[in-house]
Amino acid sequence: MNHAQEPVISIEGLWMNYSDRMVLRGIDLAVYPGQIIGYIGPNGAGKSTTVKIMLGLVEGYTGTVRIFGRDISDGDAAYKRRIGYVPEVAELYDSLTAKEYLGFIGELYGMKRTDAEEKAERLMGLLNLEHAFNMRIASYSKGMRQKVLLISSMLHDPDILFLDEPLSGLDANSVMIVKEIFASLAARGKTIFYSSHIMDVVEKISSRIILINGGDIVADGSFAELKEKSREGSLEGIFNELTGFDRFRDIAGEFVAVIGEGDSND
Ligand SMILES: Nc1ncnc2c1ncn2[C@@H]1O[C@H](COP(=O)(O)OP(=O)(O)OP(=O)(O)O)[C@@H](O)[C@H]1O
Repeated sequence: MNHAQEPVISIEGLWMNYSDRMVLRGIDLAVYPGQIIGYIGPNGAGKSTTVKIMLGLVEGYTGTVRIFGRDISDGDAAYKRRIGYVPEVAELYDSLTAKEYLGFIGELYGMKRTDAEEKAERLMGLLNLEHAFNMRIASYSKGMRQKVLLISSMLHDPDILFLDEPLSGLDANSVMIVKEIFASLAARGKTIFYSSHIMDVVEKISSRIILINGGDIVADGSFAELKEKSREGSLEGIFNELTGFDRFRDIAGEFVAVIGEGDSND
């Protein structure tokens, strides 16, 4: 890790609660240019909440969040033009074509509409979607929508990309292209903050893995470093170990037993 540079993301003492439920309990984190952070944790651990706080979409937290060195609570939203976001579930404007949608998104990020459209068309072509550029998004398949989302997050050449299950719905060929795009962007100094439950992908693409559980960071390091401290050989195993989970067989057995309960009445 090159800590000679300033962090692009710096979080100090981040606490967040939703009514009486404490979701984040003092997260401290510094992320540096060129890192691909695999941000993982069990369902409900607070991953999306952390990301939404950094995006300025969730307020009411305590602690300090600095992006590009500036406290995001200072009221200056200029940093948002330098970040891109792929949410896990996104509302795309179905009635628009990709050309219209991506032109509009480009404008939101401060691009000239015609420049955004022209760039979007080339990027669509590279992801095998040239035929769909002028089609309404309503007619797109799941994977096609995901590709449009990915393009919309990167169109303005952001310095930080926040990605929530970005490979969702993509075929194996597209997955290879997109993973390679992330690696190339990181090599160019872009920072990628990647949340996913697909452990083998996180294991392979992340330069640094951060595991949160119960609102705290419980592991932080490269896959090799995490592996050294663990008895497990895979990230899936390390995840299970660090989240104290070893009951999958019992639970699956009980689940199947409950499903089969009605059978005796036949
Ligand atoms: N708007 C909200 N109002 C109340 N509680 C919320 C809200 N958003 C999230 N939570 C709660 O905060 C906790 C963390 O949610 P969050 O979405 O950050 O988890 P996550 O780690 O992203 O989970 P997943 O892996 O399932 O996507 C959960 O208990 C959730 O119920």
